[in-house]
Amino acid sequence: MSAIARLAATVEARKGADPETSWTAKLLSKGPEKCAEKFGEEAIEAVIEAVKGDRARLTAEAADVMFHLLVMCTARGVTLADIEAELTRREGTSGIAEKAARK
Ligand SMILES: N=c1c2ncn([C@@H]3O[C@H](COP(=O)(O)OP(=O)(O)OP(=O)(O)O)[C@@H](O)[C@H]3O)c2ncn1[C@@H]1O[C@H](COP(=O)(O)O)[C@@H](O)[C@H]1O
Repeated sequence: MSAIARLAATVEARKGADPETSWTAKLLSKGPEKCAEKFGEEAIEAVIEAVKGDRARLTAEAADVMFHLLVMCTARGVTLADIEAELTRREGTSGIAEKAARK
């Protein structure tokens, strides 16, 4: 199992956990809007590091983004399997071809 799959399983399992001992449970207990806000903050922090160009700091921020993306999606009942199914559906279709088909 990949680290992301293990993390997704942990996040899912934290749904009913104690917010006093779990950051994930604490965030989930605040609702999907708060989870989305937190994801947005982390995404902006990653953008800043990408612009600055520090590889190690961008790696750390990207990991924060992945974690908070999973928490936000879990809060709305979207699973890693759902996301993977969508990615699989898109496999082999160039973004250029996909965009042209929408016009
Ligand atoms: N991957 C993560 C992970 N990434 C980031 N974070 C937490 O997300 C929080 C981010 O909140 P803040 O932005 O307030 O923290 P910050 O960026 O330090 O704040 P400032 O810089 O703004 O002061 C921090 O407390 C981080 O520790 C994470 N917390 C948990 N996980 C994973 O989730 C698992 C379950 O964690 P718990 O639910 O806490 O048991 C862990 O074992 C990890 O695998």
